Amino acid sequence: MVLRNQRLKSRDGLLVQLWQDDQIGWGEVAPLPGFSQESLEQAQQATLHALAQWSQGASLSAVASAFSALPSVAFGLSMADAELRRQLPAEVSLHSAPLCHGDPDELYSRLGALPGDGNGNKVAKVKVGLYEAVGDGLNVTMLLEALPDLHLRLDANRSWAPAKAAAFARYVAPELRSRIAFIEEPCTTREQSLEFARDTGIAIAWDESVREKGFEVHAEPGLVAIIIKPTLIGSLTRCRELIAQSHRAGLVAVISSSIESSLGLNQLARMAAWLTPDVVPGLDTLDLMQAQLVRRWPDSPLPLIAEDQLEPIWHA
Ligand SMILES: O=C(O)CCC(=O)c1ccccc1C(=O)O
Ligand SMILES: [Mg+2]
Repeated sequence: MVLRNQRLKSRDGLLVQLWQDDQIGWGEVAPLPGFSQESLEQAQQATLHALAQWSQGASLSAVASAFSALPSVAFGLSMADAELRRQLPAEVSLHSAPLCHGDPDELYSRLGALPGDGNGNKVAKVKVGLYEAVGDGLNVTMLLEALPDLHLRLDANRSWAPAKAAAFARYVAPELRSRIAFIEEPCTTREQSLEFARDTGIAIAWDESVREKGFEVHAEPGLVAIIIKPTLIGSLTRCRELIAQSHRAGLVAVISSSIESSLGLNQLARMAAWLTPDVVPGLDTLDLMQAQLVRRWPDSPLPLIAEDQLEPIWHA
């Protein structure tokens, strides 16, 4: 796939498995190229170092929290720790907002079959900003008109200049706009995105902004949600802090994928059911993969790479 103008042919990462007493805890450490600052080599070095400390008695959640400069490491270790301590709830319904791209016909049948949330609403996510803004506007209008219980999350990844964002909005009738749950980062700058929200009445969410230096969660007119990608954010403690800050500011926190394996996605779904129970997470990225890893995602037809097929790197 192409991610931020970079070709990504395989998704590489580490799985950590901890044993303590009769408990097992897994974690996934998988920096995402183009998004994570740390390389897989750095992540591996730090992970091995942390595991050595843990096997000598250090608290893993403390070790994990210390890796704030290596969020993928902090996240993976703290998930393994959370499983060991049975903090993460066991299997839950893995409902997530489907990521829609491509063929409108397939999209309609997929969305038609979608389960509703507690309020009977369907939630799906559509990437915009890749082609013409007007085409995006027409496509969104078509979907919202065809499916009256559909609410859309859109994601522009900061790709629109203000004029493009305005062109998009011109093709979405005002009465449809309230069924755009939010659009993630419509414009190049935060100021432009806030202006877009003010001018169009279309709600926005921060995603990239959350990972920028000096970002602080606070309510702003038009802002409704904060996207949290734990592999890019860090430890469970840091994620919980961000979620709590979002809730205090009256914002929705949406836990979302950084293209983890089925194992990582499974944990994110359980984390979402625990920490953001009323919000559908954004985890529909497994079909980018050719296989599942160790743990299955329900209903996925992909073959499973089992534990004994992993390539061992280090064993305590
Ligand atoms: O948020 C989702 O629903 C899916 C995840 C997703 O879109 C994504 C995944 C990896 C990197 C960037 C993004 C993004 O939000 O643009
Ligand atoms: Mg996004």
